[in-house]
Amino acid sequence: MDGMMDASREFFRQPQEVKQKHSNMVDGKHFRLEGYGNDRVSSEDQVLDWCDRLYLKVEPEDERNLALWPAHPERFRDVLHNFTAQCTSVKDRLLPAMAKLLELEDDYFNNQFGDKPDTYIRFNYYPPCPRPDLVFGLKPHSDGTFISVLMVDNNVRGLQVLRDGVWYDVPARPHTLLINLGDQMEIMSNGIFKSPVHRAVTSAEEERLSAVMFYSVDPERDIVPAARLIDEKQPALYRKVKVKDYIAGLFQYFSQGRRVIDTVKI
Ligand SMILES: O=C(O)CCC(=O)C(=O)O
Ligand SMILES: [Fe+2]
Repeated sequence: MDGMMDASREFFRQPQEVKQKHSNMVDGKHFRLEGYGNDRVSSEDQVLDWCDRLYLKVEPEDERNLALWPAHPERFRDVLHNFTAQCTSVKDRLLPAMAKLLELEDDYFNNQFGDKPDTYIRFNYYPPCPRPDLVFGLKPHSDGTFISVLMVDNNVRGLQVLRDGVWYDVPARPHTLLINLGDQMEIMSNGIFKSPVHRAVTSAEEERLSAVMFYSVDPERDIVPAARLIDEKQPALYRKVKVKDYIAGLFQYFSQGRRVIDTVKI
């Protein structure tokens, strides 16, 4: 974990022109998901966040776009390869335990991923911000994923989670991975597991880094609440939705401060 944090810190601290070699703007004009830069800006009145990002597809392995993976520091690619394998192993061990809690077959959740699930990592770099009262590091949102594995800066706080209308600080504990359940999990568990709304706040004094591994179901698959969790007393709370369609709406809703999951609730 330290290796991944240090390598990404080194990447973000490089001069802008070095980072721009991995830019997410093709020809300086067209946004693409992968690469270094900012979130997509799709309208003039969009509220922007105080955050640089590096977004990379890590799985399936043969779909990695290595040209966008930082070449400096030199160890970055190896470290990310190993970090991905470790996070995936955490996810693979956690999901059977979660299925058991719902009295589903152990491999129920692992089997939902399908043949070609996409996994992306998002590195967030929040520089010190002169006016933390005016801007978020990342606006309130829930992750559109199945499950997200987060690594946050060892000592700098910033992540907050919303519960019953109150924002709570998530403590920054060294060498601790945080697991965040995403919207796909909320749908498949028929709302028993919730996908929490969270945000990152900025700090005037300290920079902060985080890295989030986004595990998502194969985009071609449909997701539905698990049949065993539905009966007359507890009907399905979410409609069937194709993962590709769900994900397509995520950014637009995020930028408007809305949630896609509200559109599939019955
Ligand atoms: O920086 C953080 O702690 C949270 C990042 C996050 O929520 C995200 O990238 O989806
Ligand atoms: Fe998030």
